[in-house]
Amino acid sequence: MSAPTAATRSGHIQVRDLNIGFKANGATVQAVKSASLDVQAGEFVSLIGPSGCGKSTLMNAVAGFTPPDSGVAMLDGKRIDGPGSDRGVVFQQYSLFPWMTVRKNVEFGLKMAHMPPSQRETQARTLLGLAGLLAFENHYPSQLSGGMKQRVGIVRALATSPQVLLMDEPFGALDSQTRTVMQEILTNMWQRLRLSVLFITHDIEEAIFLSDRIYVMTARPGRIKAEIKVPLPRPRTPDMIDTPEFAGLVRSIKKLIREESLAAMDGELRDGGYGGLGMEIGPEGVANVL
Ligand SMILES: Nc1ncnc2c1ncn2[C@@H]1O[C@H](COP(=O)(O)OP(=O)(O)OP(=O)(O)O)[C@@H](O)[C@H]1O
Repeated sequence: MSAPTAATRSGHIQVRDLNIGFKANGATVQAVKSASLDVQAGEFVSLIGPSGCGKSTLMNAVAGFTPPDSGVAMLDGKRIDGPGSDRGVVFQQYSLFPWMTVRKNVEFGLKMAHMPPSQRETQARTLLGLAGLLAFENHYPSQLSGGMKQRVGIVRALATSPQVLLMDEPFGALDSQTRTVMQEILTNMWQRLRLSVLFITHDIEEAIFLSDRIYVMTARPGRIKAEIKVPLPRPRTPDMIDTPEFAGLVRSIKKLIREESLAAMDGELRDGGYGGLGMEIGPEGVANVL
């Protein structure tokens, strides 16, 4: 896979005034409300916010899995109305085919796209090499660690040369050391390939380490609360985490998310009849009683 040149580069995601609700038990849960965002071609953007605020729902609209009730998700000016090979998706669950070797897993999408066997082998081996997995090309998923499985998942999503990579908490199931290494591998791969990435995480440091920009969402119904630029230079290195700039970014994002997490818990407690227990929740919300 060759890195796209400036002339060929595309992958501009635009989300405009997106609204998505779900019907459940006779009521509608508004998951995303009037959300708008951009990921420029070749940009790495993270989406962060309290649990249940609608991050996955928004990403699923960009992936083409969930149609919006109103508003639009577009790729390079074209309305997204279903999944497509221009968008690779990586979830927290590894979702590899257990009966296929690592290389066959990576080649699967290329086979579906009718790429000749020798060409798809070359493509798969190039990307596996980039992810440090070439020595494991003939292993089966059950023979790999969690971090290796997720690297295979990323390589598989990249194999069809998508313009966009959509990643929904891809490192959420990994231990913290493996997670740190995966972040370095991902940032190095992205630096080489320069495709557009929309990345969901709960981990503020992970978002800062990887991203050019971060969108913070409100508690459900999810709207975009803030957009934070990450001015740290590239390539990113682990020692940047100890800088005052990094710490300052962590502080401001933590504050934004705390406000929203408290708002979300406050709403849940009210919905759950907290007041019925005779406890007062003041104007500052649940922060006062926890
Ligand atoms: N298919 C569905 N049917 C009904 N409700 C849904 C469906 N998908 C999501 N929801 C609801 O929509 C809201 C947003 O869910 P979503 O998974 O997008 O949030 P999230 O921010 O990704 O959550 P988390 O951070 O916990 O993964 C939640 O209240 C969730 O229960």
